[in-house]
Amino acid sequence: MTGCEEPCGSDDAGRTVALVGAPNVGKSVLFGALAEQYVDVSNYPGTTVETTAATTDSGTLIDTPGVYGISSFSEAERVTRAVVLDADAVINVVDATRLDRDLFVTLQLLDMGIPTVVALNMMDEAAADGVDIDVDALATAIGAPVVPTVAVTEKGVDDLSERLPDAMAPPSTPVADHYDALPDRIEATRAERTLLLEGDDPTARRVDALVADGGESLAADLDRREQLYAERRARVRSLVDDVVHATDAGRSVGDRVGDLLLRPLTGIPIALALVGAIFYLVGVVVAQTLVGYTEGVLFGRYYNPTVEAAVERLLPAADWAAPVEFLLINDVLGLLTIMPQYVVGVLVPLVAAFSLVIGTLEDAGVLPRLAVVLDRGLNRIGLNGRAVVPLVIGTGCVTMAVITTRTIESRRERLIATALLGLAVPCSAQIGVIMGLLAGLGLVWWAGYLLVLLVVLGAAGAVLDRTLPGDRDALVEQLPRLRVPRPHNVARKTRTRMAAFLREAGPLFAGTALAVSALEYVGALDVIVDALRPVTAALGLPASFGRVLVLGLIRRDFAAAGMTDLALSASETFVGLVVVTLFVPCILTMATILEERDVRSALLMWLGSWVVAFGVGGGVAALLGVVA
Ligand SMILES: Nc1nc2c(ncn2[C@@H]2O[C@H](COP(=O)(O)OP(=O)(O)OP(=O)(O)O)[C@@H](O)[C@H]2O)c(=O)[nH]1
Ligand SMILES: [Mg+2]
Repeated sequence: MTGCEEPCGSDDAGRTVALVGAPNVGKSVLFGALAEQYVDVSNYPGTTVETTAATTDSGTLIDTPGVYGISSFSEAERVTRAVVLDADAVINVVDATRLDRDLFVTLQLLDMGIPTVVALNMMDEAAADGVDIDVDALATAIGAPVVPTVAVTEKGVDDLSERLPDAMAPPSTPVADHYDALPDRIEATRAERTLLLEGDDPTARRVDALVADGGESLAADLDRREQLYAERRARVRSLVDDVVHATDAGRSVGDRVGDLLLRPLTGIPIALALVGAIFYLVGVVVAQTLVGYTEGVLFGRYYNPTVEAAVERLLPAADWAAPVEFLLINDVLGLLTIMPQYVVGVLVPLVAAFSLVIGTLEDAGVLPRLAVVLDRGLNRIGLNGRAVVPLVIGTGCVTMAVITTRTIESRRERLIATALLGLAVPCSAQIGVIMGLLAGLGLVWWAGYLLVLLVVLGAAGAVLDRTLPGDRDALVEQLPRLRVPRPHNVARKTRTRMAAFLREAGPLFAGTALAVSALEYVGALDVIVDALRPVTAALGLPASFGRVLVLGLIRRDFAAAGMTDLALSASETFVGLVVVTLFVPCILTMATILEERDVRSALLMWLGSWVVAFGVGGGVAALLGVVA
């Protein structure tokens, strides 16, 4: 017998199968292996926040955000819950080294009667930990197939596809004892009954709507939820006792290194050393040597003069030709000259280099640990452990990171994380250019730059923490374990990010180039730059910095790239970079904030960043003696 309405596996084609499980257990790697389609994989919880679907030989396969239970507390959970309720079957991915945590979802799925196959993943790490799992006993005990896998080496993946048609749930589970507590007249599936008992709001509302002709609401009974969860946790404990046998309790090298990173005394020096190494690699090697070559030689000496000569020769001597020529090859932001020079000559090498570095750290699981150490050392800034991940992702792309705040349960912390991202977290493209500019000045300036950002982050976080109503959540960290980065994944990640960067920044920059050139042609840019003169003067910067600010309205990395052309002193460069970093979020980030939060918060964040950018910039300028 199975839990399916019709015999399972009779009609394989057209089935929808969802990969479901806790965060960071390997769902996305399995998705890649089963569907031969790459989705982002990182060694920290919360990488996947939206579903990805792929068509396979046996139907549709869906990758979902990681969850610790099928419920509706956070946005990620709501997304996964909806997919589970619609799926014909589920591949429940569990971390073999964390069965005590992960089998909760397994039992919940089976209680709901969802046809399930369990992928017992990370078997390599379980073996390394000296953990021995009786797979057959586990399958018998839960009443569903269990397939051991190592997703990263694709071990067991074929078995998993083969067992998929056998997905099943036992016809009845202990939760059925509680069904009596529900009113008789409701029309609900076994899955919905289970969720109703657990006080799931959306399910209650759907069923309430069906029985709108009076009667009691089915709204959450919190005591019963607690009782059901406790019973399920007890079942998990006894399962683990029965099927898991530890043969050797030694701690792995990864765990020991991980502990070093978490202790302030060792973690902070390691963090500083890492930041220095990254600075050297990206700022000195790539920004000076490589970009010096691409920008200075390739574009400056060969490409630009050739294109300028060609455009001048090809355009006829007609009236309309002058403005066209100006748009194409002017020195401010010519569409065919300075624009590609910034994007290809400056941004691409830097974004690629920094993506490689960040990708490697992501794959290793280093970043969340560093963030936690910093977070502790720097007073808490009103955020819990989960909010650290979006901030870390922000150093890749702030827009992506705003979407990732969906994994945070509390609205208050989502708001704080979004505000901090918009305010003071520079993205990879920007950090690349900034490191390039600062490398010319020396490591001390780089350290100073990071210090300013950390102070602003800390202060802004503290202010938001005080002013926003509500309590701070406890610092709950689900730290990933340290792993040796996989070059293959890092390369794929970097390639995907570069493609996304070019897709997004290319057209946006082309549009900006046209608009700015047109403004310059009619003399309007000078008017704007003039209007900004009091501001630039207050910062002790030349009026031409006004142009950088105009670019910054579109994207902060454009502004940073625009600074490479200004002849500024060391302190002026520093002030300029601080302003550019704290200035308004990129327009795509703004669009995302509007979509994810609300108009009021978005507007406040946008205006607030003007205030903070010029306030902090002015303060730094005064400290450095830039302003007379
Ligand atoms: N050693 C080992 N590592 C694995 C295995 N499967 C996945 N990983 C690693 O585990 C990490 C998480 O993998 P993902 O596929 O991103 O995990 P996920 O379940 O999609 O995570 P979220 O999207 O955050 O819910 C990555 O660093 C993978 O390389 C495995 O079987 N063995
Ligand atoms: Mg994932």
